[in-house]
Amino acid sequence: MIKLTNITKRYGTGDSAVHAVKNVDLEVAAGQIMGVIGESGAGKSTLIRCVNLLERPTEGSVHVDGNDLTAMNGTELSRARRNIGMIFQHFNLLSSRTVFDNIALPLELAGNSKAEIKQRVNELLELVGLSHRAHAYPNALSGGQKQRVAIARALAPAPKVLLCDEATSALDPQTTQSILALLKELNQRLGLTILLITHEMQVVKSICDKVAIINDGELIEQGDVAWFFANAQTDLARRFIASTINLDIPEEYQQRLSAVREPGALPLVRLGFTGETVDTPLISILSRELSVDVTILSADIEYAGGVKFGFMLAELDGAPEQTQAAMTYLDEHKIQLELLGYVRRHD
Ligand SMILES: Nc1ncnc2c1ncn2[C@@H]1O[C@H](COP(=O)(O)OP(=O)(O)OP(=O)(O)O)[C@@H](O)[C@H]1O
Repeated sequence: MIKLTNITKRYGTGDSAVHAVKNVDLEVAAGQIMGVIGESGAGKSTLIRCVNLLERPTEGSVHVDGNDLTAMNGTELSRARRNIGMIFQHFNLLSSRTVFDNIALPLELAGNSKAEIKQRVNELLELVGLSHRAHAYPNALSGGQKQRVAIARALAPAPKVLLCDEATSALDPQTTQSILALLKELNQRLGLTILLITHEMQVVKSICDKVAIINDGELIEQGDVAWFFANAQTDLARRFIASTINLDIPEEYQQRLSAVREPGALPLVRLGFTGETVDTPLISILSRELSVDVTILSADIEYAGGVKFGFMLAELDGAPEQTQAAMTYLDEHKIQLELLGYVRRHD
């Protein structure tokens, strides 16, 4: 449904040019939800704005629903854009128009009759659960309600594709979940193809089928969400995954943590299990075969895209050569291991 081929976007020229997106290839199949995740400044907004040519790529082509947008003239492009809805972090509603009139706007511009507009807007209001606020003005709405209006407005021309530019970043966690649930429902009920950008892995985990990671303008990893959680290759991807799990070092350990191993201090490690490693009877192997006792400080097992993955914060108790052998064992058995430091014994 969406096919980006070798997209590059440079702002400016010469020495001051900013290379915001570099040689990106990306495909989103019809009916899929794809999330592009990256840190601030990675090029997410630029990339998503290239899909409907709000930003014209410096190089490369953009196909949506089989049409090459980059080869179109102005009139053709305006028509093609009706097939691509977009919502934004700050909703972009017209404050002087009611909810009803905001949603009606694209239909008015397309020349629909009053009767058609009334029927369609009422359908959309019902779809997003806002029939009771039809005559309210945007400033009387909550953030979540504003985003529902923006979604209804984006869907008014019945697009096949919805682009979401950080659509939940201005919302609290609970409202975020309700908007994500609405997007998933629209995807399933209408067969809507969704491309979203976000800096939050939780968004990807909640609703996406596919994920791509963007870093410094380049897509460095992409795949099924289930595959990704089990097989992420890059440190950045692993950091994003870890960010969905709350494994903080307890204050009491924090105070006794040191970067160097003093006599008697024990390694504190964060372990990540994905795919086949999640079911390994690891603790008994370490204690039985390597004589290392594992004290678990906290652990979390989760599911994403039907795949189990988990993290554990643990202290490894044993002589230095034994704990070193245990860490080598973990590393060799594809368990992600991060040494956080050495915990001094209580004085
Ligand atoms: N209109 C512009 N002119 C010049 N440089 C720009 C322009 N828009 C974006 N950039 C630069 O391009 C790079 C990518 O920006 P972009 O906004 O796409 O990243 P982002 O991942 O969406 O970041 P954020 O999450 O902070 O919005 C940044 O270095 C940014 O400063």
